[in-house]
Amino acid sequence: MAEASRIFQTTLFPAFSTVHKPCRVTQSPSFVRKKYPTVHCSSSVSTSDSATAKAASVAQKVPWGCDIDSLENAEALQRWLSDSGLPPRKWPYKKWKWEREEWSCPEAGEVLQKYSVPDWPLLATYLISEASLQQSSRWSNYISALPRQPYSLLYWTRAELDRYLEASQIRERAIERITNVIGTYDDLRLRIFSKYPDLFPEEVFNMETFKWSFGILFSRLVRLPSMDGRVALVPWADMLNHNCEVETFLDYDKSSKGVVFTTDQQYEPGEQVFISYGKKSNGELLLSYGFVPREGTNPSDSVELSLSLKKSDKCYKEKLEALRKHGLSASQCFPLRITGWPVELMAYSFLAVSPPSMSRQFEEMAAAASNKTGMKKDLRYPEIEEPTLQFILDSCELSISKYTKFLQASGTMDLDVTSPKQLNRRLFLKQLAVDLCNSERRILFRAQNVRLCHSYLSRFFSVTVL
Ligand SMILES: C[S@@+](CC[C@H](N)C(=O)[O-])C[C@H]1O[C@@H](n2cnc3c(N)ncnc32)[C@H](O)[C@@H]1O
Repeated sequence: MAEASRIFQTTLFPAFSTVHKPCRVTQSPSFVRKKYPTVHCSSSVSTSDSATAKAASVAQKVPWGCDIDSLENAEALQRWLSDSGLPPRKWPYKKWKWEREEWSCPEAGEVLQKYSVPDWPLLATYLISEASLQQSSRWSNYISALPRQPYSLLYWTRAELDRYLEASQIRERAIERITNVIGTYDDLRLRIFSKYPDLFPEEVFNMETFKWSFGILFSRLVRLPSMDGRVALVPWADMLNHNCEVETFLDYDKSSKGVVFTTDQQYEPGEQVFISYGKKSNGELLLSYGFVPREGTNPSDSVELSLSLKKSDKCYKEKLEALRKHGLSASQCFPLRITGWPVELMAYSFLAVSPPSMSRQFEEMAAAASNKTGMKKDLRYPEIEEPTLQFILDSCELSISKYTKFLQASGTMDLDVTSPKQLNRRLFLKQLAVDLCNSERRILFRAQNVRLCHSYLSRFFSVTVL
């Protein structure tokens, strides 16, 4: 599935901020073993209590989609897929025609094209437009089988994010994402919808329907590398679940003109076939897809570690100036992975602990911490390596204490509600949060353990600094 962070690169709207700037490790190319079957998938639709109750009632306002366990809609989808050309289970599937989006209301499509609306908001608007046509849309069966309330942090209220994700940096990412979605909708409304109310009436194109369509896109959109990274909703293929251990990705196959994937392992008939949604951490999977893999099963797992300059530092002002020059601030997050930490984290930590006598190096440390150029310069300052490691471990300790506080409190949380529906939702969200916090705390513990075997340390750095 598409990497959600890319939304910010394809969107022209100023509402999308770049506040969160993690040092991303790029996804390795998909590994495909040709001896296993290539599967042709489908055509494409193109390139506090009151808060909880409100969230539940809001979902009812989206008049399409279905409950996740709707057998009726699933059967209708199955019939529609077969009628549209998806062959019965057979390996390999024959090719299926690629189709670009055609608006049932062409005037609406032309207006969005005139305003050069980027892929994500364009698809979100297209999905709402087709959904509102119900049976008369050619995608009606597909849209009816989409979840009415996609699982993603977009559907958590602010109170729920604060309550359950207090310890995790994913809370900030979720708030940022929700703000961006609201900003995108407001921008479309002001610039376009308000000028064409007949084409984009507010009863249909509103914040709730946009939240739904963005929730669908975040959890189902596919990025197609061989179509210059264009994104698409691919019926049928978007029913595949994620497995952290498989390396099977969807892509467009130019020769057969269809979306295909090649499995990297043999499956028995009746066995569930998985794909990979990308090398994402547990937090990122929760953010976009609303689930957390079992602890210890995700080799791409990471936790955002927050590092800060000490206000009592004699060189606080100079260090902050150097950081600001490179687009960083006095407090910054870096990904700590199971396999190690990035050079940017190390560079920031060197800067944070370096004494006044090293002021001439502040600039190069800040530059390496920002790593705007993409150069992975492995800085070495043996004289401050020890306090630097201590600084990282103290930061881990601080973060661990927040997770531990939440995990201890979670045992007695949520017993104060009387409605079974409310209780179910709370228990479900709490379990997701507990799973996430356990997996993130585990990575922090692991980083701390490295301190215990110092002799192993230098080898660790040279091998695992990313
Ligand atoms: C692209 S859809 C996959 C199809 C989904 N099973 C369906 O039929 O709607 C993504 C959603 O599937 C669920 N999902 C995918 N992989 C999962 C996994 N390994 N564990 C739990 N839920 C998963 C999540 O709810 C996610 O938002």
